[in-house]
Amino acid sequence: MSKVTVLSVDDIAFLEPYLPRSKDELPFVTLTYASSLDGMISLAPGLRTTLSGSATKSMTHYLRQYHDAILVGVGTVIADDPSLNCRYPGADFEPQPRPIVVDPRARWDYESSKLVQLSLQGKGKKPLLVHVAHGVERKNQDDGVCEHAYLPAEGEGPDSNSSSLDWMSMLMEFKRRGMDSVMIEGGATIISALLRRPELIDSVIVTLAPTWLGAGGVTVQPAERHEGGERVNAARLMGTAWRQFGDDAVLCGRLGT
Ligand SMILES: NC(=O)C1=CN([C@@H]2O[C@H](COP(=O)(O)OP(=O)(O)OC[C@H]3O[C@@H](n4cnc5c(N)ncnc54)[C@H](OP(=O)(O)O)[C@@H]3O)[C@@H](O)[C@H]2O)C=CC1
Ligand SMILES: Nc1nc(O)c(N)c(N[C@@H]2O[C@H](COP(=O)(O)O)[C@@H](O)[C@H]2O)n1
Repeated sequence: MSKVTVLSVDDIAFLEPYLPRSKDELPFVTLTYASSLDGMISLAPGLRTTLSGSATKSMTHYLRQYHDAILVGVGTVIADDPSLNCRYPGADFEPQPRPIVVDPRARWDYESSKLVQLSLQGKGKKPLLVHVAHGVERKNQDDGVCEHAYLPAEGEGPDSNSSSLDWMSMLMEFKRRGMDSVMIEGGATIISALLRRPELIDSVIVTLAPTWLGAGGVTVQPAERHEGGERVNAARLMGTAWRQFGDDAVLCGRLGT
């Protein structure tokens, strides 16, 4: 496993324009992930796959220290059993980001997860799990190892059995809980959905690893978009900047609306 090392002064200067700054109503949202040259983020569903090299891994931990929370979907915690803490040299408990897991139907069995173990050992904050308000068995808001937030599903009405949470409600809830910045790391379903919500995303930082994962991999692919009856590009980055970190390329930008 590669070591997390300090970034160079030039790497830090490159990232600076894309770091969180204060916003009034909603948290600052950074979308960041590592992709292969064929647009994939893992070899197969459910398979943890290393794409970032040592320099971009260090970049991820550098970015984590600037965020109040790190968010992933339930597919990612089940596949990866991640740590989601900040291991950048010098990071200790206080600046640690809070892990957030979007698990609408409460299907993650978290008791023996790394996230819970790290929190119990004081090496990470207590995870916050986000569920839909109706149709799941409710736990205490704090069950001792995790906190649980129950939020309305998209378009929720008396007959709704949707398990799709509304992103605006989630972000408002994070802000209400004192989180001013959220780094969204994945997985494919979460990233693809958010690429269609450009108004909610403040920065995008993508690591491009010089490899092709091949058929059967997990792809980032936002839903198709139409304008005036015509098929148009689903999403686009504006104000882009590139830099090489080790063997990887890092692309930063903001989503065009
Ligand atoms: N290379 C990289 O940078 C990264 C790679 N990965 C990889 O990605 C893969 C996982 O991706 P994927 O399977 O798509 O999983 P995700 O982590 O994207 O989780 C998907 C699940 O999250 C829930 N979800 C997503 N959006 C919403 C919403 N708006 N409201 C409510 N629930 C929502 C759904 O749960 P439900 O089905 O219960 O409704 C959905 O099935 C893994 O292989 C992992 O290794 C992950 C992160 C980064
Ligand atoms: N930036 C990046 N590069 C990769 O190659 C990855 N596989 C990921 N995955 C994300 O990072 C989480 C793992 O974090 P820990 O090292 O366990 O703290 C993983 O769950 C994905 O969200 N990211």
